[in-house]
Amino acid sequence: MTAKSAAVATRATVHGYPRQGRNRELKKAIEGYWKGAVTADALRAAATELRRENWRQLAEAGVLEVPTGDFSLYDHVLDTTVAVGAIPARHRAAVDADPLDGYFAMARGTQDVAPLEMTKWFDTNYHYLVPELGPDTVFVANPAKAVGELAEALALGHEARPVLVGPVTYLLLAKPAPGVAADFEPITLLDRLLPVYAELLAALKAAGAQWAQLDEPALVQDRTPAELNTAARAYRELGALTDRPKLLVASYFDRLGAALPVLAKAPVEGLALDFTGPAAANLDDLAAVGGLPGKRLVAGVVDGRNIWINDLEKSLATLATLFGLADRVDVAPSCSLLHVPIDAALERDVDPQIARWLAFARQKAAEVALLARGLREGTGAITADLAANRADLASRAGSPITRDPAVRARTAAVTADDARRPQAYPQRAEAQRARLGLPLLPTTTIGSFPQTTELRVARADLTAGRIDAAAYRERMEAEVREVIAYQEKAGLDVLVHGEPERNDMVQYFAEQLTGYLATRHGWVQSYGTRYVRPPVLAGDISRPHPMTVDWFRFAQDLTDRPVKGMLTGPVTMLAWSFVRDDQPLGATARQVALALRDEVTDLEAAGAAVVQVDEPALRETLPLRAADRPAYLDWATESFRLATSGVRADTQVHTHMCYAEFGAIMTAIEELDADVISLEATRSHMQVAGELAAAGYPREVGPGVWDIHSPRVPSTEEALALLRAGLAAIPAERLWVNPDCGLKTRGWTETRASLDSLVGAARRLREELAG
Ligand SMILES: Nc1nc2c(c(=O)[nH]1)N[C@@H](CNc1ccc(C(=O)N[C@@H](CCC(=O)N[C@@H](CCC(=O)N[C@@H](CCC(=O)O)C(=O)O)C(=O)O)C(=O)O)cc1)CN2
Ligand code: MET
Ligand SMILES: [Zn+2]
Repeated sequence: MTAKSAAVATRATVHGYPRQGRNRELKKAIEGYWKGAVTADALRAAATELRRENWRQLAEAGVLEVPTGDFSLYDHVLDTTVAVGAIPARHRAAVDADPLDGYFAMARGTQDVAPLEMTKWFDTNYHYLVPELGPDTVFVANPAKAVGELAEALALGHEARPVLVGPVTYLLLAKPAPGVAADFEPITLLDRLLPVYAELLAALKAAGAQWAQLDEPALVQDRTPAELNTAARAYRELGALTDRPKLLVASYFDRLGAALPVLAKAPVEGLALDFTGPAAANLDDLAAVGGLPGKRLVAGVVDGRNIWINDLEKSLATLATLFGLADRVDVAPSCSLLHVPIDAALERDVDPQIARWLAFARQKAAEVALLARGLREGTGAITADLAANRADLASRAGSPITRDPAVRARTAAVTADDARRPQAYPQRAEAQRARLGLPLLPTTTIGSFPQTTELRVARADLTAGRIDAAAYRERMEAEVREVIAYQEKAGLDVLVHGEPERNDMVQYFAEQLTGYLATRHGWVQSYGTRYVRPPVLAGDISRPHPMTVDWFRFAQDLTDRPVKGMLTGPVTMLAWSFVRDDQPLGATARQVALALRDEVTDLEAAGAAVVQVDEPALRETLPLRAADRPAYLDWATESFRLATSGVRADTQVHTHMCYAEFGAIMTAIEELDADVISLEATRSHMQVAGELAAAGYPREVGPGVWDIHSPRVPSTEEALALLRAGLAAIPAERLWVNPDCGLKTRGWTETRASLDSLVGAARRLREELAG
């Protein structure tokens, strides 16, 4: 097959590339700058070098048009806030005094000024900083970063396409600034924002941009007719500008649905669409609107969020269909490669059988380049690559790793009863009250205590063979001893062991389960300079041995107070891993749930009266389109219950979630059938307690009273005020006192002071209630 009449030959491109560098050089430079060990110039030089290296890698892979502006020192949404001059009033002075320090002040806050709020970027594990806008917001174009990075790439001889968050998505992601009426809709600022985008586009054109990409992923969510009209107006106006590059409007993470005809009709020169997973529906939708005559289509046929090699022949077939539907078709990953690690070739310890199934950013760049070549030169030019790809795919499909008969038999035998606790909640609550004998307003924490450098270094020493397993265990046990002693002294009621032995709440379990693959270098940005190494759900999952029981037993032996068994739930295990794409998510979740179920019952047998199963990702994995949600919530809640329902009535099951927008999942929370739930609630001033009460939630709730994302120490009075707000919604008999989330990112000093406030507040309130 050859590229028919396309005026410009098909080429490969990407929407964005990982920022951190092969050895997380960016993290080290930025954190070094924060500590005063790296100068601003050295930080800038490190960033310039990383961009140069990224473009070099892309060019080497055969990607002929590279993105610019996707790089960021913290977050690309924050970069957009800077580019449109929407600096919150409280950060103005810091930004004026020093743009770099002001930038980090917006991202992280300072002693005196709160940062921007951080939240999930669509249904990914990446977090962005939420723009704060109000009726008084004045936008001012600040093209320096976008223009500077474009100029760098052009000077290096690359053909480059600057990428910006589009104006509609920018406004839809924003929220009312503090002090602005909660019903203020940032989207009403569009008319004020468009002239600023016009200036940015003109500056990019002047700097040599042929094309500019505006990312509009918010248009893959359910949008009201009014929002769609706004999008139509935005692109009508930007399209009508004369002094601008050609515009490529990019969507990803799902199908465009009703937004597709809107963008197809818009006077822009190109669209980028996702054709992977459920977004493959874009294919039929595109045909239904008559394609994109006269436009460029950037076809996202390689999954940009997962790490499996592409089915090249299938992609070529999709691309062949698309060829009839646009003037020019280019090949790309479905979304920015920000969400996958840099280079699978760095993983030297991976079973070679599995290694051939993996494609990280660098490999995906090569895949899109290869597909583009196949289209340009005909598939005959890539015959050998296609044959190798076919063999790799066949080895995965036929591997015993992906089909374990024992796991299959067990999941097939699961009945609805297995996923239900035998006793109704009221009976359980009574049995648990009798067994635990807790005071009113019991105090607890969410699980982790500070992950100190010493703990991480000990783990790095173990990995590098500088210390042995026994020495490592001793160090961790010393930490557990300290954490238990501290909690007794601080007066907490339900204790935790502190999770010092866990590198990460998902990876730790993945490393111990069969069928799960952990990476050594597979870092992916979670927020700012914080990274995770999402493990790979490669095959059928089973638990060869207990994973946490020894640590639990060690901790429980040190105290008479109850220690919580602490596990990560099946939904979060999936959400923060790379998932199988060869079976439904629900099937994978069920396998993980059964492995966890064994762990829960083993913890119970070891004496745990309380087992907490964290599900912080339950909300974030919610499909972007409402129509897809019931099916998701069905398997998600069932897998949680399957993991937790094998225990006695008097064993208390806790769960924990820490992302504030619970509204859409209130019913699902009830369907988890957990006895106690702890939630993030400080920033929203206990709003979630009211929402749960309004939904008739009948169980015990611990709405957080300490915002652990900030180094600020809450006073006893602040915690008390929050608890009173909580009591307005939840009766004292069902209210717990706890922080918003685990303490792993906090230091010991703030932890001690904050827990003192928390315990102090609970005691004061108990006295008052006792009258
Ligand atoms: N998977 C996951 N997703 C999540 C969360 C989460 O906890 N896990 N929480 C939310 C996001 N919050 C996050 C909070 C903290 C960190 C975080 O602290 N990440 C650490 C790495 C954590 C880790 O994997 N630590 C390992 C490896 C540590 C390490 O970097 N070791 C050094 C050597 C030791 C040293 O010098 O510190 C090395 O390997 O080079 C360990 O403890 O063993 C970081 O970026 O710095 C990430 C996400 C949502 N998504
Ligand atoms: N148990 C975990 C912790 O305390 C829960 C974290 S939720 C992101 O760190
Ligand atoms: Zn949490």
